[in-house]
Amino acid sequence: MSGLSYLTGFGNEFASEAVPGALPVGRNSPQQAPFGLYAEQLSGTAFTAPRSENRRSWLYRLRPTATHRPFEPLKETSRLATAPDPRAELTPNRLRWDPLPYPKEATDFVDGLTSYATNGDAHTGVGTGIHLFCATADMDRKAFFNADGEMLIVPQHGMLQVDTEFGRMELPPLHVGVIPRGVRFRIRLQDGKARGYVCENYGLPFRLPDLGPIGANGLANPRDFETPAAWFEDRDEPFEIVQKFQGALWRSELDHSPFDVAAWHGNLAPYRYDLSRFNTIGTVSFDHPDPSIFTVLTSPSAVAGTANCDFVIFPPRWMVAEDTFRPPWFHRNVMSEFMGLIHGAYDAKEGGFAPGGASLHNQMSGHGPDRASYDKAVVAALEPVKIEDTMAFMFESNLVFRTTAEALRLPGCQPDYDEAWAGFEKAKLP
Ligand SMILES: O=C(O)Cc1cc(O)ccc1O
Ligand SMILES: [Fe+2]
Repeated sequence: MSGLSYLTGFGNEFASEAVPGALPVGRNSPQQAPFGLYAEQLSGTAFTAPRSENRRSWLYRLRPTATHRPFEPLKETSRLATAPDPRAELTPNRLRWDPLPYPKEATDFVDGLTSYATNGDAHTGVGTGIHLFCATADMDRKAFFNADGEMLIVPQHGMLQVDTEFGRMELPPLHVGVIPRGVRFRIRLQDGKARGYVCENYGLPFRLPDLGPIGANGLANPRDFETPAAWFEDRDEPFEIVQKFQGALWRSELDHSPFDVAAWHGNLAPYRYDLSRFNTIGTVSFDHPDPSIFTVLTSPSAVAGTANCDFVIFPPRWMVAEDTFRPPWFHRNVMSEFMGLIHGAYDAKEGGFAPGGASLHNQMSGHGPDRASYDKAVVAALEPVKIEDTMAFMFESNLVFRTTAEALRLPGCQPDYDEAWAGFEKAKLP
């Protein structure tokens, strides 16, 4: 499906109507909203959050969201974990996974989520859940929303069509999309199957990082973020609605589509971003800069400059540093690093880190280039080199990732990952 329209800019005060005249003018909640639509506010932050933080939208819909029967617990067939995860198996060991194989049975986006790690505590609004999805079936008369956090979706293979209360957006690999907490959505698979990664953010909503001395422009530029224009469907048919609430899945039924918003305005809405628009900045002298220069979005913690979660990418770029070991250096980090690969190869790993795979380097665990990458980089001619056809990314958090029991037992969990760093020769002192 193409021809969708988008509103541009990060966090703007948008206004959009799918039906001319559906959006009240000059007030949010007139005595009678146009056409008998129901006015409803969706608050993503406390009413009293400072203006710079405040996120809310007004939706004008065919029926109030409140019109539904009670939610009932959904049988826990899901492999979805939430922090604090009582079944988590915490390990200081470095971990790496092969890509997940597609399931043989029909599996939609929600049923196809497998949690790899969680951190923090969803009950107090801190931390994240890191999930991989592997889907082979569309959601049709089914909608999902996540009361526990916003969802940053990183498709790795196959185009997603994401229908939301606010409108429809396409999410091919190399785009990322964010669905705010509570927003109903359904995902259809334009290529019959799709897989990728999800960062479920329990904390403060993602925003653009400050640029400091970089200046007023650069990295992900605000104008390149796209929010779907209002769209709705008028379907009086049974719909299943599933929510994730404090770690558990609950379901209810509606006799109509929840995608019935004829107009909306506000600054809380889904958005997407094309990673190829990222203005990548790097050294033009020497040394490998800290990868924070590749931050696309950040969810701050209560400590300044210390993220609950940074979403960082490793895009195509020129390497020109002189007298420099150019790949990522050896490293121990107070922050914990969960990585994925959308396509191509990652410059710190010659083998074993495949597109669709994942790795975890938790707080203070030694990691860095594997032996083969190291051997190559220390003798490479330091001409300008373009790293091309690649897109790795990292979810970096100030909280240790607790791996799920399921992730540790996946057949693709590599038992020999430590071998990546075996056999480094001892330095020879004079
Ligand atoms: O591969 C990693 O572990 C991520 C990473 C990338 C980089 O460019 C510098 C440091 C670092 O930890
Ligand atoms: Fe690292």
